[in-house]
Amino acid sequence: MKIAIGTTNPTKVNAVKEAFASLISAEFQAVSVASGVAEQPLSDEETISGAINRANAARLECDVTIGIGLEGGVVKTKMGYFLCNWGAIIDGNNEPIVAGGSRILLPTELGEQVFNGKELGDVMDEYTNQHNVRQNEGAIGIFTSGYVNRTEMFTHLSKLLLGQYLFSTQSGNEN
Ligand SMILES: O=P(O)(O)OP(=O)(O)OP(=O)(O)OC[C@H]1O[C@@H](n2cnc3c(O)ncnc32)[C@H](O)[C@@H]1O
Ligand SMILES: [Mg+2]
Repeated sequence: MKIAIGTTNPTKVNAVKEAFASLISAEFQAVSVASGVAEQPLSDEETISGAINRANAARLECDVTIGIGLEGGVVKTKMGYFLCNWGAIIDGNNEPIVAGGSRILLPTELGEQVFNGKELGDVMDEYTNQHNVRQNEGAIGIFTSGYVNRTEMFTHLSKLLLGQYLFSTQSGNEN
């Protein structure tokens, strides 16, 4: 099976590879594609669209059977600002399969900066005095004391996608 991944961010690419490794053997191509939404999505709907667009674009660009897109966003709720993560898997024949990843509350001042126009990746670099948090442990890694890093979070999300995809392609379960 050939899989196209719509990003070159190593946390996402490694996550997809790891999720597939435990289930089936596959070849991977990672390509940088447009998400078709803002660099910093600010709602679940926008983040889901980004994931679906990435999956579609990667599949078409690599001319393979399956495309996967993963997208991070921030949502504002009555409880405060939550990190959100969404993923999509697309095979061109069926409706995209979409699944959500972990959500954790961000410190209010960081969420406010994001809703005032900054990207969370940049906000996290300033907050931690580190470089490229987004391609390393991620905000989720920082705020869980490294207990759950961004790769691990996306691996779980990728397993949700792959598992549902395999279920849907078993005879009788097609959508
Ligand atoms: O190269 P791509 O695939 O675009 O990877 P990215 O790190 O930019 O990730 P997203 O576009 O999916 O995320 C949208 C924005 O939210 C930021 N972001 C999302 N989750 C994050 C996390 O856990 N840690 C740091 N930044 C995060 C990210 O850096 C972007 O600014
Ligand atoms: Mg991005």
